Amino acid sequence: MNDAHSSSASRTAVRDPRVLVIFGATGDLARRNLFPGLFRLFRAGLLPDDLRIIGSGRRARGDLQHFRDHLGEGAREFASEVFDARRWAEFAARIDFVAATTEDGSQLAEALRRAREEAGERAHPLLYLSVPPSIAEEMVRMVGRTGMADGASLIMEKPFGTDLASARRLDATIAEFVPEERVFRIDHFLGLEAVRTLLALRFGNGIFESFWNRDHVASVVIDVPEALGLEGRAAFMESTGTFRDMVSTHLCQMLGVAAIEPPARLDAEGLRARRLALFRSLRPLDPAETVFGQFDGYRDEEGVADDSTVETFVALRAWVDNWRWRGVPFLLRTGKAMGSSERLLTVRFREAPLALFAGGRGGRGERSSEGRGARPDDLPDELPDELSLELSDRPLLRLRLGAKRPGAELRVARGDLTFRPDIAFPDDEPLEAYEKLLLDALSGDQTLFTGAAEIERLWEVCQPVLDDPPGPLPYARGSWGPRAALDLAAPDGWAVRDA
Ligand SMILES: NC(=O)C1=CN([C@@H]2O[C@H](COP(=O)(O)OP(=O)(O)OC[C@H]3O[C@@H](n4cnc5c(N)ncnc54)[C@H](OP(=O)(O)O)[C@@H]3O)[C@@H](O)[C@H]2O)C=CC1
Ligand SMILES: O=C1O[C@H](COP(=O)(O)O)[C@@H](O)[C@H](O)[C@H]1O
Repeated sequence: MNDAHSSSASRTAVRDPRVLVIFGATGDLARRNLFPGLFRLFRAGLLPDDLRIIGSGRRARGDLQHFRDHLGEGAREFASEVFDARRWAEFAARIDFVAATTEDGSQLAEALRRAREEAGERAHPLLYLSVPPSIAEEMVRMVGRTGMADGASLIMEKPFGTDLASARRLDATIAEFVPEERVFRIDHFLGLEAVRTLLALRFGNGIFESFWNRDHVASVVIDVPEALGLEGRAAFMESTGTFRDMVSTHLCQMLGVAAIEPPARLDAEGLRARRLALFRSLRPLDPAETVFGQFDGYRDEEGVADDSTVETFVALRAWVDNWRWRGVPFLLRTGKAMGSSERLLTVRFREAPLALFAGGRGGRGERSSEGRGARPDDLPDELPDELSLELSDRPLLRLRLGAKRPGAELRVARGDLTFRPDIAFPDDEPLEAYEKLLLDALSGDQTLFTGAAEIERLWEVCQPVLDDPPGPLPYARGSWGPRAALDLAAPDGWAVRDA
């Protein structure tokens, strides 16, 4: 059977055979994203034919078949569009499991040595550290100590460190064993199709620059509520918290993509330089403009301390002090166990200087009942015009504007101009974020990976909140977070609204 995924002409097959070692292969990310992503690449014919994959965790939870079946269930659920039991079995035959801890990696090192020997001279290993940030440095030391890092490339999951000092230490430790050009610091939001959609929109068109600034933009909202709860990740949440997990990483990176200056080139160097410059202008976050929340019942979850003060929700207002953005609030929100799972980046525009049409501020009139796209039905009329982008692999781009309603009267209502790349270009196959980033790492392409300096700067920006974290306010499961967080986004509110 020919795999539909392989039809895209934009893909380049990876030819260099490698051995891939995934540390944290018994964890949530591996089951939910990494192995499903690798399986998609396999189905698309984009994995080197002789790629061997060694998964590792502290201990095996059964025999090898059990491990493969566990991953297979994940692929069935999270790569359902390409899942096929026969092809999974073919793919799974490449997967092994060898336990390793930060203290003892000898068996894994031996397994990797054998795999490299079997694969021959071109067996350049790729090591993927998908482990909690609290143990990342120890893990890198173990990997270096045992010789596994020799000649290897290294993918480091986010968050990279837990603060500025630990990120610097981690950078220094990695530098002892792996040259910088072989280090891939991953933030999978940067691998989303939507991010490249936004780059294309901003820098592939001549018109956007003229209004992409403080003169025309009233606010930027990055809204990432998640309906899911802990999903068995209590230990991770307790040691990391949502601020480090989501805000210092994904949400700040999305702010970066929305706000950077045009890069000289769309490569790793060009993008990293622009993000670093932007993050240098990002004002250190103010605890007084930050709300932490904890969902009701969090402390009753297995593995959570009875008196835990860990935040499962964060909302904040950030400011970029440069010529383009001075005075424009950037509103960031995310949390677990919220009303729905959505990811929206919304740029809200200033109103027209003169209200020529009846019924609204600056020219907005009555709402149309058509064309509201994915938004709930109860949008107040006074909401501003906006451009919003779903941060997904099949993004919807929507420009909401005032428009004349048909008929004799000159009535203005809100209407949406929408664009969906996967519908506009039905023959092209979008890539899921991890699929894209794994492919890039296997190919040695760093364009969509973050740089050390920008991560360090982001930790500096986050430090005031880490030093003086607001006490978490309770919120009901399935809600939109604590009341104080709703107030933070007044007057226009968050992008994902209480339906
Ligand atoms: N889950 C998600 O949706 C996403 C997670 N990430 C990132 O991926 C990384 C992993 O997250 P996730 O999979 O959710 O975490 P989990 O807690 O589900 O899994 C952690 C993994 O790390 C292993 N591990 C923990 N401590 C040690 C240790 N001392 N020595 C060896 N292995 C250890 C665990 O092994 P064992 O099972 O034996 O305990 C397990 O395989 C994190 O950095 C996270 O930020 C990024 C994007 C999304
Ligand atoms: O990095 C993380 O991301 C996920 C959200 O991303 P998704 O692509 O899996 O929806 C988040 O749930 C998790 O807590 C965090 O570690």
